[in-house]
Amino acid sequence: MRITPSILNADFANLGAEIARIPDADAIHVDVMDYRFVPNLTIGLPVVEAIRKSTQQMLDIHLMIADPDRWAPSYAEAGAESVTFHVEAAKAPIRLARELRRLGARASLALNPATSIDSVADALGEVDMVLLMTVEPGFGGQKFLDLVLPKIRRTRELLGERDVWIQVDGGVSVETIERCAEAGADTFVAGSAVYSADNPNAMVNRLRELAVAACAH
Ligand SMILES: O=C(CO)[C@H](O)[C@H](O)COP(=O)(O)O
Repeated sequence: MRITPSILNADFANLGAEIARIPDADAIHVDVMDYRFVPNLTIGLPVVEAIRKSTQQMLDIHLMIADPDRWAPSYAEAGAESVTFHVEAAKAPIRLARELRRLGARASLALNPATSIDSVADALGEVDMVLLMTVEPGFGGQKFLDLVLPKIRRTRELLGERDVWIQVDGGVSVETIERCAEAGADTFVAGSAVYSADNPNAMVNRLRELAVAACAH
């Protein structure tokens, strides 16, 4: 069970210090948005390069951008250990996944809530992680969409014994993480739940404990 906090709700003026507040995170999840694929704009490659220099922690880049075929490889070249792109935006998802792996990164495919996992079954052998959006992409602080739970179960079924992580992203909190873990998710993005906590690192550990306990049932 991995907790990968999103820095979307962190203080962007003090990113290095904000990341240092969550030493027990399994990775730092960075939401890259471009005003085209989603109606929001966050940070891009220069900031990710700066983050790379400021931390040894695993960087888990989530590209919510148009034309990931063109831009995603640069994030792998910048030293990100994991690069996620959206299947709704990619022109050649399998070719892109192979290119990311060739560059030494884990390749990951993201799906919006309405996109079926069966529609990307052919690509599952080419990726290291599937990110299932549990809100519409674009903004932190939204309500978790329970309607995605059956898709988490179906993804686990399709993956079988393959060592591919299932990450859920959006509205993950102490109220919702157990449902996700029971359905088969093993990697959890939490933005507002972590950065609105008095002690973000304690929240990381609490979320992980809840996920582990939910799976032990
Ligand atoms: O990808 C995202 C939005 O598109 C964010 O990672 C996600 O929403 C996390 O924030 P929160 O935990 O506050 O929902």
